[in-house]
Amino acid sequence: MALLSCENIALGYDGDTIVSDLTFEVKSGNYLCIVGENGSGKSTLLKTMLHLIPPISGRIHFGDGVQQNEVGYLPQQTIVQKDFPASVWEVVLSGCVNRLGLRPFYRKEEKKLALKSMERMDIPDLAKHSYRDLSGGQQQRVLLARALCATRKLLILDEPVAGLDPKATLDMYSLIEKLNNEGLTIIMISHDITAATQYASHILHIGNSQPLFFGETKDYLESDIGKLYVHMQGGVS
Ligand SMILES: Nc1ncnc2c1ncn2[C@@H]1O[C@H](COP(=O)(O)OP(=O)(O)OP(=O)(O)O)[C@@H](O)[C@H]1O
Repeated sequence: MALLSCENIALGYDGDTIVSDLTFEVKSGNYLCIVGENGSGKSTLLKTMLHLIPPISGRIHFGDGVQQNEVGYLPQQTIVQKDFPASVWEVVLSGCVNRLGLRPFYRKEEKKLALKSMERMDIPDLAKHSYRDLSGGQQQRVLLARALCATRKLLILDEPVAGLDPKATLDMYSLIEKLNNEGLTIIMISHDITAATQYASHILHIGNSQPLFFGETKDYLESDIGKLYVHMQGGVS
């Protein structure tokens, strides 16, 4: 059964369609990279998947026991967020907020989960540090730990390596690969076609008002659009 399926969806804002006729599904354990030119609608698709904006038409649904509020999401960081005045521990723990319900405090289980998520990201030593004082790579680890508090199954990431140096970028890709190997399903927007085709099991390439490709990475690399895009981006040939 699919963890997420999108059936004939059209996306956009205020009734203006950016992408239409989009059908794809993500199964447990998949690693899907969404690629495409700037402005093609990748972030809009993520926001629609997360139900932050409604689809213009079509159907999106979570399956395999995933509830909509159990999805881990790592958004693109804004300048303001990079300067957020909170400790690492507070940021990570805030990933448990959907578990609170009407309760105004975190319980032992949530604190344990936050600590475990920090251990998975190898950042327990940073717990008392101020988030705003960390390097870009460390901040992304903190946000990944936060996202892990929200999910056991599905992680959605919007360009997690944007602005990182080459070493931090590689670290980030390794962490995401490790999480995928541990069984987490990954959906990620990527501008780095070489990394996307190296790590992802599936590629969704959107643009020009229609989905251009959805399928396994090996088939994408053999497709005309895949070959062209990889060539244009100077990636693997
Ligand atoms: N809140 C909004 N209201 C109206 N239009 C928007 C809004 N956000 C984005 N758009 C428009 O929707 C289109 C798709 O934007 P989106 O950010 O989804 O593209 P993208 O593929 O993620 O781009 P990039 O690769 O540059 O991050 C763009 O033309 C953009 O200007």
